[in-house]
Amino acid sequence: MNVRVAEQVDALCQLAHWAAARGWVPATSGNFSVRDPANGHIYISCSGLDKGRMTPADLLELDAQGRVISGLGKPSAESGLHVVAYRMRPKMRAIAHVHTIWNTLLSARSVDAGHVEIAGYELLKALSGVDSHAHAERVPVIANSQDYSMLARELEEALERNPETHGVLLSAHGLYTWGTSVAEARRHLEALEFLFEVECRRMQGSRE
Ligand SMILES: CSCCC(=O)C(=O)COP(=O)(O)O
Ligand SMILES: [Zn+2]
Repeated sequence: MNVRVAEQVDALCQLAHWAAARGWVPATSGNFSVRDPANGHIYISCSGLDKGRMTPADLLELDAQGRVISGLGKPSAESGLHVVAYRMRPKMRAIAHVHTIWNTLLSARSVDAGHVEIAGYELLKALSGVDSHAHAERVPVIANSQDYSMLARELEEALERNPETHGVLLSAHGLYTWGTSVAEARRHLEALEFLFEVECRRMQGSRE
């Protein structure tokens, strides 16, 4: 692993701890990865790990097809989703997946619509390439499944159909987001989760 990738792996561990401190990866949920642009190899959290305690030794190295190259234990059960997301977004170098209360609620109620659309908030400008609160961010929602191959195919289709999206939701499951660095992935994660909470609270308020 070269120095630049090692730095990103350290940053990824800090991101996992930060997410855990917020309660965003409860009960070993969530997974995190970075990619080495030199060879396409992916460094991903092992399965079943308490992400609040993640260290570089808890990551496995995969090739671009998801085959294990090195590392201990089993790679994340959702590795196939990371493989697809990196293939579909070649500039991305980091992926975060979290299970929060707000993304779980919002994705569960939006699965029939197939997407969540969020517009009008200043914080949308935290998403790369967005320069106005008037931007409408369309986040696809995929029906959850235990068939990870099917989920990977659906993720591929969702990313194909929504080339500008900064994240994808799995219904009643969680969010996938990414960035060209761990820092960008973290900013997208924090912004999207803020927007999901605002949107959920707004929907709740409008029913009262
Ligand atoms: C206990 S959460 C169920 C699995 C899941 O959705 C997840 O994000 C964690 O899976 P992993 O194999 O990456 O630990
Ligand atoms: Zn998950």
